Amino acid sequence: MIKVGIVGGTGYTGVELLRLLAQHPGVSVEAITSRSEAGVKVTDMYPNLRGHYDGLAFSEPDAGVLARMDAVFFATPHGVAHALAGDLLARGTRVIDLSADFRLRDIAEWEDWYGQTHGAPELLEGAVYGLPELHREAIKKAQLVAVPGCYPTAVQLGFLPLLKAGMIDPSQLIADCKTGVTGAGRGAKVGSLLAEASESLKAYAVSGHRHLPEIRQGLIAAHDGEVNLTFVPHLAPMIRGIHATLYGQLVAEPEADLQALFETWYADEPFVDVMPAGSHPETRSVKGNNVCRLAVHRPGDGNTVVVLSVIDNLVKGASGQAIQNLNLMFGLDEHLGLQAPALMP
Ligand SMILES: NC(=O)C1=CN([C@@H]2O[C@H](COP(=O)(O)OP(=O)(O)OC[C@H]3O[C@@H](n4cnc5c(N)ncnc54)[C@H](OP(=O)(O)O)[C@@H]3O)[C@@H](O)[C@H]2O)C=CC1
Ligand SMILES: CC(=O)N[C@@H](CCC(=O)OP(=O)(O)O)C(=O)O
Repeated sequence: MIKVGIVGGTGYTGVELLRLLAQHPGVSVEAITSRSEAGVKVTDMYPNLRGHYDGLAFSEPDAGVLARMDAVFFATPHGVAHALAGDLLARGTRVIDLSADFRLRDIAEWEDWYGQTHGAPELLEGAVYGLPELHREAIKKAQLVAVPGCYPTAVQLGFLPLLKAGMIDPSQLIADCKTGVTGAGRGAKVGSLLAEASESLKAYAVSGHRHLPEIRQGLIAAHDGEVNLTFVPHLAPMIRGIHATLYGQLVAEPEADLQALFETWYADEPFVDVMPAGSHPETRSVKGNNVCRLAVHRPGDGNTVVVLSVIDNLVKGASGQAIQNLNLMFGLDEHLGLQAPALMP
């Protein structure tokens, strides 16, 4: 059994890790932290987990306890993993960080977007960006994985086949994205109240969102050149889900069919589902599930390619992808803990 700890166990991604790991045959959750709920039994706070974690209680983060684990997930706000990861890695514990602490390679850019001093620049070189569809081999050898952000997962998976094949103009990319309210975390915020977020749809951070540099970094590396991306996130009245509508401009008449390009590109990917031509994937088709569903369209056979990409922000956009990374890091079957189909309706 692989012994794991979770720092930040009361938040939405923390409890989603617990839900998914309850079905993982090779992992035992031995430590889970919360400063505000220390001493509370996990099943008292989350009765859906009764029968799975009956002996487990939240405790204050303790480096000594966490270092006894084989792996520790950080499901915490930005900056927390910076403070604890170095010590754990030095003591042989692998770290899987769901926050953005190790996602950006450029320290100055990270500090600019996250408004804090980078707390562990010495660890960056060894950090692997945990998008298995791009970095599977590096993840297998990694001690420290930076799990991609939710929007960056949906957007990169949708654009990658077209950019890698040189089919679209990298200077004219648009990502129009919608997310559910769990993307904002469990902490109380006026914008997440039922009366504020339901029956309404609004864009936010149009002039700049912290996922922009992360998406740009991935796309630049993928096609080995600059990209110009307009990224507009929206808050949609749903609990989970990301829907990304991606627009690219063809540089020439494609020799191969776009549908075939996507199907070939993702043929061996266990968690990317290219839907049949003409499909319109729905966020509910991935609810609770680690899959990214994609559809590619070329309206009116014109110059614009439209890719539709849906994920569950808490699963392929966070905790499911984190477990996919754990499976790869420990040489396990990549599907373990991630096999249940989506909830529909
Ligand atoms: N929600 C989402 O859809 C996604 C989230 N992420 C990222 O995952 C991380 C967690 O997100 P989410 O679960 O939504 O967050 P939440 O706000 O729901 O939960 C945060 C958790 O971190 C703990 N925490 C807060 N501050 C500290 C601290 N200083 N030291 C130790 N623990 C702390 C909290 O417990 P307590 O305060 O009691 O200790 C709580 O359990 C964030 O970095 C987020 O950006 C990534 C992709 C998607
Ligand atoms: C609704 C809402 O606020 N969504 C969050 C989504 C980001 C997120 O979840 O965090 P990561 O950077 O760790 O992926 C936001 O826009 O900041």
